[in-house]
Amino acid sequence: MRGVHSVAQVRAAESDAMARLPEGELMQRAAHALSVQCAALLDRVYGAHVVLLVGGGNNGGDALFAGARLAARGARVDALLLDPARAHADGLVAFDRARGRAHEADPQLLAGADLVVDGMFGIGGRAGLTGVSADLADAAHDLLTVAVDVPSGVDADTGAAGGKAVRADVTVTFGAIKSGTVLGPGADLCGELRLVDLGLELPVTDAHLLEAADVRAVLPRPGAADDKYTRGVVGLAAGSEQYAGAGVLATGSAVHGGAGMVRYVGLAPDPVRARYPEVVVHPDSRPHDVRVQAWVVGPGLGTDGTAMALLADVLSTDVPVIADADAITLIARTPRLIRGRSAPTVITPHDREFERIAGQPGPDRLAAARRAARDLGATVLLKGNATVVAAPDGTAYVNPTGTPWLATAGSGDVLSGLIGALLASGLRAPLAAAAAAYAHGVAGQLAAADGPPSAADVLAELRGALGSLATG
Ligand SMILES: NC(=O)C1=CN([C@@H]2O[C@H](COP(=O)(O)OP(=O)(O)OC[C@H]3O[C@@H](n4cnc5c(N)ncnc54)[C@H](O)[C@@H]3O)[C@@H](O)[C@H]2O)[C@@H](O)CC1
Ligand SMILES: Nc1ncnc2c1ncn2[C@@H]1O[C@H](COP(=O)(O)OP(=O)(O)O)[C@@H](O)[C@H]1O
Ligand SMILES: [K+]
Repeated sequence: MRGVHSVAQVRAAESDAMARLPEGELMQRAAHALSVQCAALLDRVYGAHVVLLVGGGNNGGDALFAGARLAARGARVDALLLDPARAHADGLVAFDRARGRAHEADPQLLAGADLVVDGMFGIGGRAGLTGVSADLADAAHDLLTVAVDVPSGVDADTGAAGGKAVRADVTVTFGAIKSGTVLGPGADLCGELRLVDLGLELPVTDAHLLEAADVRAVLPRPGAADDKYTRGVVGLAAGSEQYAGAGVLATGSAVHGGAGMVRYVGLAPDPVRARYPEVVVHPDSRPHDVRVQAWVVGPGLGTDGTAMALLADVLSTDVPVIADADAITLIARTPRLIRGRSAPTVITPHDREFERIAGQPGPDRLAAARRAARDLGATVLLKGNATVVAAPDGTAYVNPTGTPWLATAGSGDVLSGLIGALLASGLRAPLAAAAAAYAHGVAGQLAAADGPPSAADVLAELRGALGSLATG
């Protein structure tokens, strides 16, 4: 897991470090690392044409010092100054000395650049670019672009990008992973994120970016002494006559997700039985009377009285529950159903479901998920590009895997079934949700490699994804 930090935490760590180090040392470390990364991206530094986009803050200072280093190695370096009067004074002197050429910002000067270095705005940046900074971002769009610390136009805390922002191929980020580089649109706009160690002393953080090794460490693996019950039994209260497919997909995902046994009490038993003969179907039982280690409730359940009765029954048990889709709509009407539970509850809303249960998520998705988790006393998995998982105690995970191709009907049902399987194996709820999001994202990527995937295609790749994650 990699720690993710807020801008306030990074600024505090930077000012501590500046108090310890000679003046300008941090910026020199940043600029050195930046120039090394830029050089590695160029076939040859000597003779390459590099264009710096330089803002009036320290981000522009980093770009100027790095540009000076590249110019000293024989690159032709032009700096386009957004606000010449405010450009970093020492940086400009170093750049001049190295025979870099400074200009007023003009998008035409980007033509033919081998590399663009975006030093317009860093952690002091606001979401969205306008005027000449937006024109420069447009002109850089098809050119190889390295963002300094954070792509300009991205809010370094939330990843929000407003209207226009720089789209980087590589982002060289300093000292810590800022939350805005892994969340929301920021996660995409960064391209490949490369973290440079500046020697900052960062506080312990409760926000984490998941890595494959974290998932490998928690995926259940049966031992010699296990049987189907000790591995964990999942119960499914999903699917209805009208939405039978959701029940089938969620059940299939629980089957392939590593549960020892799957029991089904939903309203579409026949298609489930036909598709998954290994599932034990209990057509006339109340969930309360069926022994499982975790419940999946909601996909395709409907929102009528029968669905509500099933949901209430599931939530009255003392085992972990993952509630999705129609269950979220029903819980939004009666939140006390989950607030008082003794066992963990996970909810997995997309934005519209989140709005029903906790109001609009807004641009700060990490804060929104944490707020809802604390308020509901449940683990909240807020879906989207860079899914966020927040626990009631504030611990949060950001998932880096996945593809926009996962935005297809039924793919959420596959996620719910997998969370259920991991909960039944005994994983703590926030980790079960986060590990499932990671594996689901990998399955989505594998499925999308063969062409536009359906949810059934994602499900078909789940075993492969779990297998490759387990073996590393
Ligand atoms: N503090 C430190 O010790 C270090 C800082 N470093 C660099 O310094 C950067 C932060 O520098 P600053 O605090 O000077 O902030 P920035 O360089 O991010 O610039 C902020 C300025 O730009 C303006 N601005 C921000 N977003 C805008 C937008 N979208 N449209 C128009 N104007 C906008 C703001 O009003 C503010 O005046 C870091 O990201 C990093 O690149 C590095 O040199 C490492 C050391
Ligand atoms: N733009 C996107 N980029 C990446 N993943 C996305 C995007 N939009 C949605 N997803 C993912 O696709 C899945 C869709 O789930 P959901 O909306 O519940 O679908 P359904 O209800 O049809 O099953 C979630 O895992 C979500 O994180
Ligand atoms: K930048």
